[in-house]
Amino acid sequence: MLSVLVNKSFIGGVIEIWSHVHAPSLPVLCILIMYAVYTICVMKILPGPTVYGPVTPKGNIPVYTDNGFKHYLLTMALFCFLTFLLHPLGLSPSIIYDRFDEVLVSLNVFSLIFCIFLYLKGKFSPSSTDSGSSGNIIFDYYWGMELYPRVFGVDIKLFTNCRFGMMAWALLVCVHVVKSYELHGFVDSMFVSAFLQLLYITKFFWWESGYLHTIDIMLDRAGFYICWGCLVYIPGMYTSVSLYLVSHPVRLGPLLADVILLLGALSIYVNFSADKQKQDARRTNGDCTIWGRKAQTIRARYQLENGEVKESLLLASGWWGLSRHFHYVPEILLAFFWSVPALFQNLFPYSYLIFLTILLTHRSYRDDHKCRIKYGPAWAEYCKKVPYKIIPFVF
Ligand SMILES: NC(=O)C1=CN([C@@H]2O[C@H](COP(=O)(O)OP(=O)(O)OC[C@H]3O[C@@H](n4cnc5c(N)ncnc54)[C@H](OP(=O)(O)O)[C@@H]3O)[C@@H](O)[C@H]2O)C=CC1
Ligand SMILES: CC(C)CCC[C@@H](C)[C@H]1CC[C@H]2C3=CC=C4C[C@@H](O)CC[C@]4(C)[C@H]3CC[C@]12C
Repeated sequence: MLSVLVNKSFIGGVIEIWSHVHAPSLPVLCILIMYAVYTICVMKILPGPTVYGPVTPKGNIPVYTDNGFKHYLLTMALFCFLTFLLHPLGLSPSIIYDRFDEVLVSLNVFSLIFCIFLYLKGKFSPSSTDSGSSGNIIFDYYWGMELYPRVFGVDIKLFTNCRFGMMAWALLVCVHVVKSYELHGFVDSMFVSAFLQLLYITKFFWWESGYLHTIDIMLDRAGFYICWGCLVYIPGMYTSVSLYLVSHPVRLGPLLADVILLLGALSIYVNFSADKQKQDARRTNGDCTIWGRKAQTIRARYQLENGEVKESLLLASGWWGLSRHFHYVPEILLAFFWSVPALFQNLFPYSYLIFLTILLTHRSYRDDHKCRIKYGPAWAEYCKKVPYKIIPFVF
């Protein structure tokens, strides 16, 4: 169904899609419910070391089980196993591609209702003191009431952002690969794009405990923005490139395919290396080497809402000495490298790249604002030392 969008002009495609959308069928509903139940069970059952989230403004320290990477490997292995087992019986995961409109309708309906539940839970039975109302019901629904709500011990944001949203992205890429193979055999453009996306998602789950220290978890509450975003927007928008490539296969040839693969993998490495440098500097309290030299750090004091004073560390060397959000450069380049196998006949496969560029530019302002308020003079010192937001000497 969504192939309409990529075969027509963008607006014409959107209008036609809405006129063809089907109500969710039983098989699609069963697959989605089984996937959600599986995800919750695995989150609860799989063992892993205990990790701690950042201290919240109210002084709470959320506790998590670090089993994300195992969860990811298990899910990918199960996907391969079930595909090989069921394909000869005529059952293919490509049903998800064929009925993707039904998937999106189901996810939309569920997430809109789920956000009402989160609003009511935050109002009447919050999980921690990190909750509260803005006084405006619409804003509370949109932004959320609780920073880290839990239901039966399951952390909602870990579920929506990582285990449902990011995992669904990986699974949908695999579904697109299977569908493309069924239609055209091996096509290198799909291989290159899918390989880079899966490598990136593998990196994400390897580093999942680091993600717990980003503004999605530290600042954004569990409301429509983050929950609808992760339950619907990630499956719908983040997978748009491989979705497009199913109906628009391109033969790149070995040279172009290898160059794109290499540059994409390099971008993933730089992005990972930046996230790791920050983690290492904080873990060792600045006592580590970065690019062969002792890490340069700034000690930053901040106050919790109860008045307690804490200290943190700002890294001012390595990637974090080039600009304050240099890691967004490889993130955007990577999105380009996994989109460019579609070549330049349609804007649709670049929708994620365009969205990401806007999101990250806005995020660099949001994060600066958050850190300026949190750290005051220490942040000003860091900004003086590292004056550029994202692109050194430019922005
Ligand atoms: N594909 C996508 O849609 C997106 C991907 N990403 C990726 O996710 C990853 C995380 O990015 P993001 O969420 O923006 O978070 P960051 O990794 O930039 O983390 C931001 C937090 O890190 C701390 N911090 C900021 N500067 C420093 C410093 N110099 N030294 C030490 N700590 C610092 C602050 O938190 P504290 O309060 O702890 O000091 C700040 O709030 C990146 O790889 C990014 O590219 C991000 C957004 C969207
Ligand atoms: C309401 C919508 C228009 C916007 C929804 C936005 C969210 C879906 C996304 C906002 C921030 C995004 C992410 C942040 C950091 C990430 C780490 C990275 O390594 C993987 C991707 C991601 C989890 C990413 C996922 C989508 C957002 C939550």
